[in-house]
Amino acid sequence: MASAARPSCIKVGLKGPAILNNPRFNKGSGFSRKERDDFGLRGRLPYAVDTLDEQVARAYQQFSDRTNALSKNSFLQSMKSQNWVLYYSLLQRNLTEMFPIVYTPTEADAIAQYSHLFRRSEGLYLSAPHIDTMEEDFLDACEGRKLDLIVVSDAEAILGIGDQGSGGIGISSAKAVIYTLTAGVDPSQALPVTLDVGTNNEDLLNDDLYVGYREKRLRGKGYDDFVEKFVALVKKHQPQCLLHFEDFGVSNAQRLLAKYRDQHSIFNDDIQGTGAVTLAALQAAISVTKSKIEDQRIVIFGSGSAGLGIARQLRDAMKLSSSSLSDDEASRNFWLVDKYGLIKKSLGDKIREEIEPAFIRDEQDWGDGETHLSDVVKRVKPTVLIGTSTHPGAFTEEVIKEMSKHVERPIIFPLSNPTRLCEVQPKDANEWSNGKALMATGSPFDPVEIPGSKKKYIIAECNNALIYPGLGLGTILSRAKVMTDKMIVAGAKRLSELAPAMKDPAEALLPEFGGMYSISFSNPS
Ligand SMILES: NC(=O)c1ccc[n+]([C@@H]2O[C@H](COP(=O)([O-])OP(=O)(O)OC[C@H]3O[C@@H](n4cnc5c(N)ncnc54)[C@H](O)[C@@H]3O)[C@@H](O)[C@H]2O)c1
Ligand SMILES: O=C(O)C[C@H](O)C(=O)O
Ligand SMILES: [Mn+2]
Repeated sequence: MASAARPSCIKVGLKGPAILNNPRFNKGSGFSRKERDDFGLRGRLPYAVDTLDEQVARAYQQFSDRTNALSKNSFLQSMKSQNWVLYYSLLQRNLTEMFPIVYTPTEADAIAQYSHLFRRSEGLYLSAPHIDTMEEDFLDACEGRKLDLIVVSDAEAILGIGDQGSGGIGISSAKAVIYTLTAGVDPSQALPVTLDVGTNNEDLLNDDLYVGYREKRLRGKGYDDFVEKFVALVKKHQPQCLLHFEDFGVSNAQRLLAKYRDQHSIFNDDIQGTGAVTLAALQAAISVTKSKIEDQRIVIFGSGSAGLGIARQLRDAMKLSSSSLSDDEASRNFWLVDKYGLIKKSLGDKIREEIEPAFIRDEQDWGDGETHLSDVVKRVKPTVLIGTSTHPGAFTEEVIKEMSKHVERPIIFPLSNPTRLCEVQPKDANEWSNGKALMATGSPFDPVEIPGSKKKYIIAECNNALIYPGLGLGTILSRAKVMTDKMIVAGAKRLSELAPAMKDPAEALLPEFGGMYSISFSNPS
């Protein structure tokens, strides 16, 4: 965020290499003659003074010379550690092309390879053996700044690729970059953090090059004490800072959100952000089908952080839409499916404790054995099918065709990331539904051809990145003490109003990322 109070390198008193080695102040070949004289840079730079446009053109050429997404990601990563003005300008001017490089899906590969690609640290690594010096380490990283944003991950459930240990700093950094890029959050007031409490990923534990804390994950009281100490430090030293939780394991994610959300401005992206963006996409879809949210029959495949966050958010929206509905009544519009099939009482202790009883179906209706997705779809005849399972291809031809038999416009959201984990390729769902499916995905996909029409259908990217920057920005600007459900619903409502499908049913269910900046800053109509 533009802030008049931000210290410049003059106030900080930097000169020469200290400026060139500081990504916040370094302008590379963009320093003017006067700046070069004043800051002892004359002999440290080649002669020509470039405009930002020229610098961006050169950087774009270097970017384009890399032939695969991961090496483009590494290139941008190193530019971020050298020159923020150039890095953000390059990204901003090429948002549609570069978003998937610095974010989903490529960032997932960069995180999985973190220990092998590692060159330079960034953000704050709070490692379990250093619990006693956590305050000192935290204050060192804050460098006396009043922060607007902290993004923290313990890396237990990175996108759909699971436990990534200390590589989790990559998701905290990527999410923070998106806040800057699409909502103007000042990167010097944002801090990515990883809580390195060990890893249960055997590949990492056995990798000689692993850069993290090589022990099994802390659990129970040890884990809770570690997180408690961290949150207490944020509350004490950064009382006005938004604390964004990302990619924690499902049980910790839910528990920590419930524990801390009334104590500080806390946001869990996988639960609340995903719930909100999915609500926005669904509002757009039901404006196309001209139906009401409380009349939907919704099957959610994969009942972890995202699946449960979506279920709650959509249920709340049903209650807002139809005030006579009770929690229980609204919950009956959902069928949650997970590894053991439909979540029903007879599954007993296979049902995770985070799943509210109201969402658990009665086995009297469904029998004792496991009930698979295809059986659920056959019987429920859902209007909406959402995938948050990390199970690629789970929405088979049989499932999509069965769904399409019973509803005119099946609403199908395969949301698992990265791309290779998506529950169904949009091209296939389009074909199997004879061009009737209203679709949105978690990762970016190409548009599909509608059979018998020359028009292409744009697949909306239903990714929480479409909403958390704007929500966060509002929270930061208003210095909100907590992030309430009402704030999240207002964000989802505004986002759905901006959906192209609201104006033309043949258009996408959500706005494109290329226009994100204006989305984050848009006011309610
Ligand atoms: N589009 C978005 O904005 C968005 C947001 C959050 C998460 N996601 C994606 O959703 C997926 C899940 O994320 P999460 O944070 O909820 O993870 P999670 O680990 O909390 O939940 C995953 C759930 O899927 C279940 N599951 C695993 N394999 C399954 C299978 N074969 N069949 C049925 N269920 C299965 C697990 O038991 C678990 O309940 C990831 O791929 C993630 O990238 C997308
Ligand atoms: O990171 C993303 O692309 C979205 C989401 O938070 C996820 O975990 O998949
Ligand atoms: Mn996530």
